[in-house]
Amino acid sequence: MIRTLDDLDAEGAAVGVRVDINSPVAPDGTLDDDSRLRAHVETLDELAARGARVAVLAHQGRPGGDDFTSLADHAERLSALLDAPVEYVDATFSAAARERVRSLADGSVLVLENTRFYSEEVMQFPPAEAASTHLVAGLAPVLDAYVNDAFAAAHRSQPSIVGFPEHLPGYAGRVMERELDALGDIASTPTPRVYCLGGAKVDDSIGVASTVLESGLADVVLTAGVVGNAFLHATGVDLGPESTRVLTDRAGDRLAQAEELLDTYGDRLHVPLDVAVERDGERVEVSVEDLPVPEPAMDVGSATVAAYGDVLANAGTGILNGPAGVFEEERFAVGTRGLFEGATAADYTIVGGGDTASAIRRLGLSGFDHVSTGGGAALAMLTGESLPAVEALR
Ligand SMILES: Nc1ncnc2c1ncn2[C@@H]1O[C@H](COP(=O)(O)OP(=O)(O)OP(=O)(O)O)[C@@H](O)[C@H]1O
Ligand SMILES: O=C(O)[C@H](O)COP(=O)(O)O
Repeated sequence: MIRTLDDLDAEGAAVGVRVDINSPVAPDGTLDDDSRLRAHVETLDELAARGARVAVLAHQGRPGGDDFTSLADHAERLSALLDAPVEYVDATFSAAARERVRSLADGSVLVLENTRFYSEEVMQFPPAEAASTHLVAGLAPVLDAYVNDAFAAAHRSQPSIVGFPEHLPGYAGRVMERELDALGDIASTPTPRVYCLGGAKVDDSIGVASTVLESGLADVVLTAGVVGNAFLHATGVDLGPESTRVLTDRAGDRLAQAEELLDTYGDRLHVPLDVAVERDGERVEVSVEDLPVPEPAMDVGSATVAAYGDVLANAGTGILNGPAGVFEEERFAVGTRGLFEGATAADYTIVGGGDTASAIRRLGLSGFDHVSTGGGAALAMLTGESLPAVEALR
């Protein structure tokens, strides 16, 4: 049984709220998309309106990445989105941060600094150990309650996700509650169930394909994006040097597993029929028989969209994660648009992923039964795994 905001006595309470506002960042360091911030408005405004003193905990990017930035811009955006007053402090659990939490007025919100600026937060721990990390042990004494609304990070057993409920009463926020309701019982959704795995996290997606094919949760797996290129490569097709470099980098040591999956489940595991490349500034579609080409494959082509569309139109449930191409460039958004529009023909459609959500917004796509804020977390649930964040709240 998980407690929700309905069970929380918010008036005057200092509430640590873990959100997932990890977002695409523009080259100048500002936020490129605020979909994930919008998703948490309901929880944060509700708590503030009920008189809580809200301390927001969140991460952005991973150490070493271009998107590993401060949360100053996130706080500014939140200030525009929320009814409640929003402050920001460039500290997470130091004396300065604790003092700001203590002096927060009822009904106001304080955004603490990127949790991943602290090394323990990029490690994973069992809850009891997470509870004694510097971040959690430092901050917990100034909090009365902990709310986890960070569904998109719920598959990480990191201190700010699993440590606080060891010290404080823990509650699910509104995003977490909705996601668990929508994704909690995948095995009872209508069949045939078709998973379409795109995007760039090839190693994760090979693992997902393996689990859902083996367990029978998936009747069919369609592959697109870099994931599709990797499976195409695993069938023995040479895509050319640029695509091969990208897919090999992204697959880690899992390419051999992709080959095994094709051997075992070939008829249920579909690879692209064509790809799109940039040639003389134009989108050019190349069918698989005409590969290799020197240019990188940036999208799936229209034959793939049509073939996958037929499969999705006959699906009971369509589950889509990750864009089919580099949707950030209009000419390579064609596959993502076609595939996601086609998926709405399934009886029930679930889409998930950080970049997927921004693709949906940017391309103005709609008609899905559930748009999950989570990528890896949604996939973990959709493969029947339990989530550390949820176990910690239990
Ligand atoms: N063929 C391709 N070549 C290079 N990049 C691609 C290709 N297809 C998709 N991408 C990139 O993949 C990225 C998104 O992949 P990703 O796996 O992160 O999806 P996601 O929806 O964010 O899922 P998650 O939330 O799990 O991260 C986009 O930035 C897109 O440009
Ligand atoms: O974007 C995501 O999937 C979540 O914010 C988790 O981020 P991570 O994959 O860097 O842990």
